[in-house]
Amino acid sequence: MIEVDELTKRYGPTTAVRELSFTVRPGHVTGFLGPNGAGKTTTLRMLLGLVAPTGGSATISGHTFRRHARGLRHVGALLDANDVHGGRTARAHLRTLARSNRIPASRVEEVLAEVGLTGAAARRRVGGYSLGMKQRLGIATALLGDPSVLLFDEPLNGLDPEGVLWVRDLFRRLAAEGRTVFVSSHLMSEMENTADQLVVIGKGELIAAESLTDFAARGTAPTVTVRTPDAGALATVLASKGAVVAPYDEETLKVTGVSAGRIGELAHEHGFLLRELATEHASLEAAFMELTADSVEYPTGDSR
Ligand SMILES: Nc1ncnc2c1ncn2[C@@H]1O[C@H](COP(=O)(O)OP(=O)(O)OP(=O)(O)O)[C@@H](O)[C@H]1O
Repeated sequence: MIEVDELTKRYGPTTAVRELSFTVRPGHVTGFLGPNGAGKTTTLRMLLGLVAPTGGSATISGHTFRRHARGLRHVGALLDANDVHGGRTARAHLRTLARSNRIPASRVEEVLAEVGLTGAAARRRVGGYSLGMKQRLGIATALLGDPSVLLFDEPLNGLDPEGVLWVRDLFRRLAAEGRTVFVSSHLMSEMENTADQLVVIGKGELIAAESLTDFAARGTAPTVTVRTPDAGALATVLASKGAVVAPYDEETLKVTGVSAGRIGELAHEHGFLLRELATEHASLEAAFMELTADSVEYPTGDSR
């Protein structure tokens, strides 16, 4: 369990994180979302004891993280895939870490196999790795101590589509094993099929901490598309029942405020022929854009 309580970090005049509180439970993949500069990396660094909070606390399993306590065996993290000695091979890098954390060398081979860095790839110097390969090595490093809590900062960056699918599958498997998996991203599209819980922040403050499903429901209300030869007459009936009706074309209405089921009943009662009745569910992307619109650091013209 990760617990962040009234966490604040100030850098001079900049407040990177402001009175942030949330919990991340085991057994789930929790996405940590926010626009660029929202304070995700700063929060993760405070959780890992790399940055001291100005106020509040960030604990993992009830304790503040101390790098040398149980270290990699308790918490595995990938913060910056480029933060690795370029002159070493992946295997040498992992073996050094394993030795200093009293992890058997056999575990190095297991994690190399887990992330697909086997054969020639494991023997190559990391300096020649693509970003995607470095991400795989970073994930292997996080997994090395078989930890119960895993933190990943933008782990999907630089991965090809096959790599993205692989990471999603891995994260879900790790969560299914009962681990706490906390994954940051500034893209909702990356989290949509990866996480089942979300913590969303903007300008260092909490916007939402809930399931993906609940988050999606916060977006624009679902719109129902209705197609009928008597669009005008049906619009009148629907409006009298409190629906907001927007004519789309001669036969089509876009309706909010009344469910598709209710529209079907009303059409039946009043003898309308329906050629189409479809609900367009609010997209997660739309909910994310709407809720974070005020906290985007460098908004473009049409995002507000
Ligand atoms: N060491 C630092 N000194 C001064 N300001 C900092 C420092 N680290 C972060 N900041 C500022 O704090 C804010 C939050 O930054 P942070 O990197 O935590 O955001 P983020 O959500 O991880 O963004 P991104 O998605 O761009 O990585 C930003 O305004 C950033 O400029």
